[in-house]
Formats: sequence, structure tokens, C-alpha cells
Amino acid sequence: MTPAARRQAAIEILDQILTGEPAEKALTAWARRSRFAGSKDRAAVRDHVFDALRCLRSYAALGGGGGAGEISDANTTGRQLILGALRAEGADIGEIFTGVGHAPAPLEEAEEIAISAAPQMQQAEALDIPDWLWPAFAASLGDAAEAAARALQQRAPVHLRVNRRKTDRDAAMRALAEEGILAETHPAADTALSVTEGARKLRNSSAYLTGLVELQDAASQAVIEALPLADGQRVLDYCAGGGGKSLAIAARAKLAVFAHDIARQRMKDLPARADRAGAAITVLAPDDVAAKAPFDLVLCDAPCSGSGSWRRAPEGKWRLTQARLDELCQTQAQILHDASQLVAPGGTLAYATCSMLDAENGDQVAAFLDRNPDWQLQRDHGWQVQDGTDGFYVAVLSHFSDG
Ligand SMILES: C[S@@+](CC[C@H](N)C(=O)[O-])C[C@H]1O[C@@H](n2cnc3c(N)ncnc32)[C@H](O)[C@@H]1O
Repeated sequence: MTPAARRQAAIEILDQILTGEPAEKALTAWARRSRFAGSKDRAAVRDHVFDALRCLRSYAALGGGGGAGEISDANTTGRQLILGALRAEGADIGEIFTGVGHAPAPLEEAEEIAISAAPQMQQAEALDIPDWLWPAFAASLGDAAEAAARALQQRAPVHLRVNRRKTDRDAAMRALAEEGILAETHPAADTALSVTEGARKLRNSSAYLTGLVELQDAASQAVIEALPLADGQRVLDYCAGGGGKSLAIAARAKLAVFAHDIARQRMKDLPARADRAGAAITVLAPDDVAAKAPFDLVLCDAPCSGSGSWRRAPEGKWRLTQARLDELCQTQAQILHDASQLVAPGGTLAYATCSMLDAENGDQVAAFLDRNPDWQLQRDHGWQVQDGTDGFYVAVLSHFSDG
């Protein structure tokens, strides 16, 4: 495919996403009906689509449209988004919008006029945050709000966790380098690597397939480093999902690790991942978790807005609403309550989110502590996107025990 044809494919896929289709579904459907597209074409089209989703508002404005920051804004088109992207890149629009072959059609006069001047953007629009969210985002991040929003406009780095059960950081870096994947250490966690070259080769590399490394953001790893884990403990990953945190926990010490999730099917790949990592993890059905309690430590990696990982999943930024955020906060409070019942007297409850919003982090923990005077905060910490990781939060709470 020519560069222009890739942009046209991105326009068509974005138009579908703007009607409400999930991005992954729209991309998969396009790949199926476009057998002529090679792997480099597919990767380039995907990058165009995700770049536009990260910068939906500012690219729409640059492309002659604009809205309040809703993904299904009827005024926004894929064509505007790609026009906006080209303007943001400083690329020559006339070279892409030629109408030749599979290229986008040449600009119409109205489009020429719409993009002839620099748009006047409000702060939230220029920073690609929905209007309704900007006050809470700005209040949560304070002086760092603009830098964080700008970081969310960029692609996410590729981070790896070195599996200490099988190797160490230097040996893992050498093994990756032999397969053309270059990585450097990341300061956020002792196990973290940041891939600088060859990321697309990773999933087929033997370093990955033999469990020397796992794909995991450095802040996600740092959350696990913050937990007071010691040999012999029984540990429950209460919101295990795909099991990324369970695996990182299992690599930290000689533990009995249990994984639980309300949606059991989310853990379906965990046994195979654990095998590859050389870890033993017991997957519990929701009905069995109480019978296995108490646990020395329970981690709740709670469902959240995902605001810290909107670089990877940018649709989330536009699909979130105040009502959905309120609902998530209620779920988080319920999870904290339910999980606290599973902790042994004197044990530890850890609460984590991949969010940077106070409502889901410090406020949530403060409300739990207010309701539960037998718990105290040991430490909490937040990571922010502008510092080179996903945005994350962890609070480690300990239970007072009379015994
Ligand atoms: C942020 S994800 C977990 C990601 C996972 N820990 C990882 O590292 O890959 C949150 C998970 O919480 C689960 N969940 C939602 N409500 C829950 C509840 N009430 N009890 C337990 N799990 C719940 C969701 O199904 C989802 O898999």
C-alpha cells in the first residue's frame, strides 16, 4: 500500500469507530477484508488510527471540525482526523489527498477554507481531554496536569518485566539483543526494561515464548514491588484479569498465589501464562474464594477509568462519562469492602488502579479508612504518565489485630 492508501484506510476505519464500533473490532474487520495489506501496512494503518484516537479533539479541530470530546460526535469525520494529523505532523496534505489510486480524494473548497487558519482551541481541546473531565483531571494532577495530558497524546512505550524465576535483567537484555530486540533498564522497577528497538518482533521471540520476559508496564511492576511480600505467605490477586499482577507476585518470593476475578473467563489464559513463566498460580472460581480465606495479603487491582493507560487504549478517554466514573467508584468501594473480609487478622490489603484521578485513588482509600477504623494506611504512591510509565496508584493498608 502507498502511504496515501494507508491514510485512506485509516479514514474509513475511523469513520466506523466514530459510529460507535470498538477500535479493535473495526481494525480486525478491515484487515480481514484487505488481504492485500501486508504486516507493515497493517501496523502503519493501526498507528494512524490510534494516533488519531489519542488526539481526537485537537486533530478534529485542526482538520476543520471540533466538538466537546465525545467519540460519537456526529460532527467529526475520519477525514478531518487524518487531515488534522497531517497538519499536526507538518506534512504536505496535497501529497496525500491526491485522489490517485487508493489515496484520499482531493480537498473540496469547503475543506480548504476550514483548514486555512489555525483553530482557536480551548485548553482541554488542545490537550485532548473531554470538557466534563478537565476540572477533575486538573485538580487531581495539579501543576502536572498539562504535562500528563500531553503525555497521553503520545504513543506508549513498550515495557517488559524480567521474570526473576528464570533469569536476571542483564541476561534477559542479552537474550533479547540476540533476536534484534534492544532494551534498556527502566528506573521505575528493578525488573523493568524499556524496549528501544525491535518491539514488533517481541511476541515471536524465544525470550518471550520461553517466559524470560513478560509484557508489563514499569509502573505495574512497581506496584508489585511496593507490596510487603515474604516467603510462605498466602496471597490473593482479587481482580486478576489476565493475571499480569499474579505472575509478577509469584516471581517475587516463595508464595502460595491465588487468582480471582468476577469474570472468570478473563483468567482463561492464566494457566498457560503461568506455565510459561514457571509459576504456580491457583485460579479460584468466584464461589470458592471465601472458602480459601484468610489470606496474608489481598491485592485489588480494581476496575477503573483507565486514565493512566489511555495512551494504550485511547477510546477509553472519550467513552468515559461522569455516570460511568461514578459507577466505577461505587464498584471500587464495594471491592475494597469485600476484599478486606478475606484478609487474615493483622494482614495486608493493597488497592491499585491504573488511574490518575483522585476520586478513584486517594479519595477512595480515605473513604475506606473512614468506614473501617481497624485499618491503617502504610503507604501510598502514584505514578504519572509524563514520567515515562502508565499512570498508576497503589495504597498498602494494614489491619490492626488484637491477637
Ligand atoms: C484492572 S483489571 C485487572 C487487571 C489485572 N490485574 C492485570 O494485571 O492484568 C480489573 C479486573 O477486575 C475485575 N472485576 C470487576 N469487578 C470485580 C469484582 N466485584 N470482584 C472481582 N473482580 C472484579 C474485572 O473483571 C477486571 O478483570
